[in-house]
Amino acid sequence: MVYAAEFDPLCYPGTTVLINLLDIRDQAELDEVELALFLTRADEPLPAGELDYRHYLGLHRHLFQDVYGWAGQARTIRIGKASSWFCYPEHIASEMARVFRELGNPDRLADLDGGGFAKHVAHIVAEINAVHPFREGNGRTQLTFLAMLAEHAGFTFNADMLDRDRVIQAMIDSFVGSEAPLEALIEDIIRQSS
Ligand SMILES: Nc1ncnc2c1ncn2[C@@H]1O[C@H](COP(=O)(O)OP(=O)(O)OP(=O)(O)O)[C@@H](O)[C@H]1O
Repeated sequence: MVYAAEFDPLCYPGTTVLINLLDIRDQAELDEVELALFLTRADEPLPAGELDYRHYLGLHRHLFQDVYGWAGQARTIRIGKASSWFCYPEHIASEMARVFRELGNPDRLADLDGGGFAKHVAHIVAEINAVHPFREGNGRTQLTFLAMLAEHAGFTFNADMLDRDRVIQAMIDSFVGSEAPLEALIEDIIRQSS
Protein backbone atom coordinates (compact mmCIF):
# COMPACT_ATOMS: atom_id res chain seq x y z
CA MET A 1 0.00 0.00 0.00
CA VAL A 2 1.45 3.41 -0.95
CA TYR A 3 2.04 5.85 1.92
CA ALA A 4 1.83 9.56 2.36
CA ALA A 5 5.46 10.23 3.21
CA GLU A 6 7.93 13.01 3.53
CA PHE A 7 10.76 13.12 0.98
CA ASP A 8 11.88 9.56 1.09
CA PRO A 9 15.46 8.48 0.46
CA LEU A 10 14.20 4.89 0.25
CA CYS A 11 12.33 5.68 -3.01
CA TYR A 12 13.63 5.99 -6.54
CA PRO A 13 14.17 9.74 -7.02
CA GLY A 14 11.03 11.58 -8.14
CA THR A 15 8.77 8.56 -7.46
CA THR A 16 6.98 6.88 -4.56
CA VAL A 17 8.30 3.46 -5.60
CA LEU A 18 10.51 1.93 -2.91
CA ILE A 19 14.03 1.03 -4.01
CA ASN A 20 14.07 -2.74 -4.01
CA LEU A 21 16.52 -5.59 -4.42
CA LEU A 22 14.91 -6.58 -7.71
CA ASP A 23 15.21 -3.03 -9.06
CA ILE A 24 11.54 -3.01 -10.08
CA ARG A 25 10.44 0.57 -10.73
CA ASP A 26 6.81 -0.02 -11.59
CA GLN A 27 4.56 0.02 -8.48
CA ALA A 28 2.03 -2.51 -9.76
CA GLU A 29 4.76 -4.96 -10.70
CA LEU A 30 6.52 -4.42 -7.37
CA ASP A 31 3.26 -5.04 -5.46
CA GLU A 32 2.78 -8.31 -7.30
CA VAL A 33 6.35 -9.58 -6.87
CA GLU A 34 6.56 -8.39 -3.26
CA LEU A 35 3.37 -10.28 -2.42
CA ALA A 36 4.54 -13.47 -4.10
CA LEU A 37 7.91 -13.38 -2.31
CA PHE A 38 6.22 -12.57 1.00
CA LEU A 39 3.86 -15.54 0.62
CA THR A 40 6.77 -17.87 -0.09
CA ARG A 41 8.64 -16.68 3.01
CA ALA A 42 5.50 -16.76 5.16
CA ASP A 43 5.11 -20.41 4.25
CA GLU A 44 8.59 -21.28 5.50
CA PRO A 45 9.34 -22.00 9.15
CA LEU A 46 9.35 -18.59 10.83
CA PRO A 47 12.35 -17.41 12.85
CA ALA A 48 12.40 -18.62 16.43
CA GLY A 49 12.63 -16.08 19.23
CA GLU A 50 11.26 -14.68 22.44
CA LEU A 51 8.19 -12.96 20.93
CA ASP A 52 9.82 -9.64 21.80
CA TYR A 53 10.73 -6.59 19.72
CA ARG A 54 13.97 -8.17 18.55
CA HIS A 55 11.98 -11.17 17.35
CA TYR A 56 9.46 -8.86 15.68
CA LEU A 57 12.26 -7.19 13.71
CA GLY A 58 13.60 -10.62 12.75
CA LEU A 59 10.15 -11.65 11.57
CA HIS A 60 9.91 -8.64 9.24
CA ARG A 61 13.45 -9.36 8.04
CA HIS A 62 12.48 -12.93 7.23
CA LEU A 63 9.28 -11.99 5.41
CA PHE A 64 10.72 -9.18 3.28
CA GLN A 65 14.39 -10.19 2.93
CA ASP A 66 14.05 -10.81 -0.82
CA VAL A 67 12.59 -7.40 -1.56
CA TYR A 68 14.10 -4.70 0.66
CA GLY A 69 17.65 -4.26 1.90
CA TRP A 70 16.26 -2.60 5.04
CA ALA A 71 13.97 -5.53 5.94
CA GLY A 72 14.02 -5.96 9.70
CA GLN A 73 15.03 -2.36 10.34
CA ALA A 74 12.80 0.38 11.69
CA ARG A 75 11.93 3.28 9.39
CA THR A 76 13.65 6.64 9.65
CA ILE A 77 11.02 8.92 8.12
CA ARG A 78 7.52 9.90 9.21
CA ILE A 79 4.68 8.14 7.39
CA GLY A 80 0.89 8.10 7.53
CA LYS A 81 -2.15 6.56 5.91
CA ALA A 82 -5.34 8.51 5.21
CA SER A 83 -5.72 10.74 8.28
CA SER A 84 -3.55 8.51 10.50
CA TRP A 85 0.04 9.59 11.10
CA PHE A 86 2.14 6.98 12.79
CA CYS A 87 4.81 7.32 15.48
CA TYR A 88 7.73 9.69 14.94
CA PRO A 89 10.69 7.56 13.85
CA GLU A 90 12.85 8.77 16.73
CA HIS A 91 10.34 7.27 19.20
CA ILE A 92 9.85 3.88 17.51
CA ALA A 93 12.39 1.95 19.63
CA SER A 94 11.09 3.27 22.95
CA GLU A 95 7.44 2.87 21.96
CA MET A 96 7.98 -0.71 20.79
CA ALA A 97 9.82 -1.47 24.03
CA ARG A 98 6.80 -0.10 25.92
CA VAL A 99 4.34 -2.16 23.84
CA PHE A 100 6.29 -5.36 24.42
CA ARG A 101 6.43 -4.60 28.15
CA GLU A 102 2.65 -4.31 28.01
CA LEU A 103 2.46 -7.66 26.22
CA GLY A 104 4.26 -9.18 29.21
CA ASN A 105 5.57 -12.71 29.41
CA PRO A 106 4.15 -14.49 26.31
CA ASP A 107 3.99 -17.75 28.28
CA ARG A 108 1.24 -16.18 30.40
CA LEU A 109 -1.01 -15.85 27.34
CA ALA A 110 -1.81 -19.53 27.75
CA ASP A 111 -3.56 -18.67 31.03
CA LEU A 112 -6.17 -16.60 29.17
CA ASP A 113 -9.40 -17.85 27.67
CA GLY A 114 -10.33 -16.82 24.12
CA GLY A 115 -12.00 -13.60 25.22
CA GLY A 116 -9.13 -12.59 27.50
CA PHE A 117 -6.56 -13.36 24.83
CA ALA A 118 -8.50 -11.40 22.20
CA LYS A 119 -8.81 -8.33 24.45
CA HIS A 120 -5.16 -8.28 25.52
CA VAL A 121 -3.70 -9.02 22.10
CA ALA A 122 -6.07 -6.62 20.29
CA HIS A 123 -4.60 -3.85 22.41
CA ILE A 124 -1.03 -4.96 21.63
CA VAL A 125 -1.64 -5.23 17.88
CA ALA A 126 -3.41 -1.85 17.88
CA GLU A 127 -0.42 -0.30 19.62
CA ILE A 128 2.05 -1.91 17.21
CA ASN A 129 -0.03 -0.58 14.32
CA ALA A 130 -0.01 2.91 15.83
CA VAL A 131 3.78 2.76 15.98
CA HIS A 132 4.04 1.25 12.46
CA PRO A 133 7.75 0.50 12.83
CA PHE A 134 8.51 -0.32 9.20
CA ARG A 135 8.46 1.68 6.02
CA GLU A 136 6.36 -1.10 4.41
CA GLY A 137 5.02 -4.51 5.40
CA ASN A 138 3.49 -3.54 8.76
CA GLY A 139 0.07 -5.12 8.19
CA ARG A 140 1.48 -8.45 7.10
CA THR A 141 4.01 -8.56 9.93
CA GLN A 142 1.27 -7.71 12.45
CA LEU A 143 -0.95 -10.55 11.27
CA THR A 144 1.90 -13.04 11.14
CA PHE A 145 2.90 -12.06 14.67
CA LEU A 146 -0.71 -12.32 15.81
CA ALA A 147 -0.80 -15.88 14.47
CA MET A 148 2.44 -16.67 16.34
CA LEU A 149 1.01 -15.30 19.59
CA ALA A 150 -2.20 -17.29 19.13
CA GLU A 151 -0.30 -20.49 18.48
CA HIS A 152 2.03 -19.84 21.41
CA ALA A 153 -1.01 -19.48 23.65
CA GLY A 154 -2.47 -22.76 22.42
CA PHE A 155 -5.08 -21.40 20.05
CA THR A 156 -5.47 -22.31 16.43
CA PHE A 157 -5.23 -19.36 14.10
CA ASN A 158 -7.98 -19.74 11.57
CA ALA A 159 -6.53 -17.64 8.73
CA ASP A 160 -9.59 -18.28 6.56
CA MET A 161 -11.46 -15.85 8.81
CA LEU A 162 -9.15 -13.01 7.79
CA ASP A 163 -11.29 -10.79 5.61
CA ARG A 164 -9.01 -8.02 4.38
CA ASP A 165 -11.57 -5.21 4.53
CA ARG A 166 -12.64 -6.22 8.03
CA VAL A 167 -9.02 -6.33 9.21
CA ILE A 168 -8.21 -2.89 7.84
CA GLN A 169 -11.41 -1.35 9.21
CA ALA A 170 -10.71 -2.85 12.64
CA MET A 171 -7.18 -1.45 12.55
CA ILE A 172 -8.46 2.00 11.60
CA ASP A 173 -11.08 1.84 14.38
CA SER A 174 -8.37 0.89 16.85
CA PHE A 175 -6.29 3.84 15.71
CA VAL A 176 -9.11 6.27 16.45
CA GLY A 177 -9.86 4.76 19.85
CA SER A 178 -12.08 1.69 19.59
CA GLU A 179 -10.35 -1.66 19.98
CA ALA A 180 -13.66 -3.59 20.19
CA PRO A 181 -13.88 -4.51 16.46
CA LEU A 182 -10.29 -5.79 16.49
CA GLU A 183 -11.01 -7.75 19.66
CA ALA A 184 -14.09 -9.33 18.04
CA LEU A 185 -12.09 -10.16 14.93
CA ILE A 186 -9.36 -11.89 16.95
CA GLU A 187 -11.93 -13.84 18.90
CA ASP A 188 -13.45 -15.03 15.63
CA ILE A 189 -10.15 -16.20 14.17
CA ILE A 190 -8.90 -18.20 17.11
CA ARG A 191 -10.41 -21.32 18.45
CA GLN A 192 -9.20 -23.31 21.38
CA SER A 193 -6.96 -26.23 20.40
CA SER A 194 -8.05 -29.52 21.80
N1 LIG B 1 -5.98 4.76 7.96
C1 LIG B 1 -5.34 3.86 8.71
N2 LIG B 1 -5.13 4.10 10.02
C2 LIG B 1 -4.48 3.21 10.81
N3 LIG B 1 -4.01 2.04 10.36
C3 LIG B 1 -4.19 1.74 9.07
C4 LIG B 1 -4.86 2.63 8.17
N4 LIG B 1 -4.89 2.04 6.94
C5 LIG B 1 -4.28 0.85 7.06
N5 LIG B 1 -3.84 0.65 8.33
C6 LIG B 1 -3.08 -0.49 8.86
O1 LIG B 1 -1.85 -0.47 8.20
C7 LIG B 1 -1.61 -1.75 7.58
C8 LIG B 1 -0.88 -1.55 6.28
O2 LIG B 1 0.45 -1.22 6.58
P1 LIG B 1 1.57 -1.51 5.49
O3 LIG B 1 1.16 -1.00 4.15
O4 LIG B 1 2.89 -1.11 6.05
O5 LIG B 1 1.50 -3.07 5.50
P2 LIG B 1 1.55 -4.07 4.32
O6 LIG B 1 1.68 -5.41 4.92
O7 LIG B 1 2.60 -3.61 3.34
O8 LIG B 1 0.17 -3.82 3.61
P3 LIG B 1 -1.24 -4.51 3.76
O9 LIG B 1 -1.51 -4.75 5.21
O10 LIG B 1 -2.13 -3.47 3.15
O11 LIG B 1 -1.10 -5.78 2.97
C9 LIG B 1 -2.98 -2.33 7.36
O12 LIG B 1 -2.91 -3.74 7.32
C10 LIG B 1 -3.71 -1.84 8.59
O13 LIG B 1 -3.36 -2.70 9.67
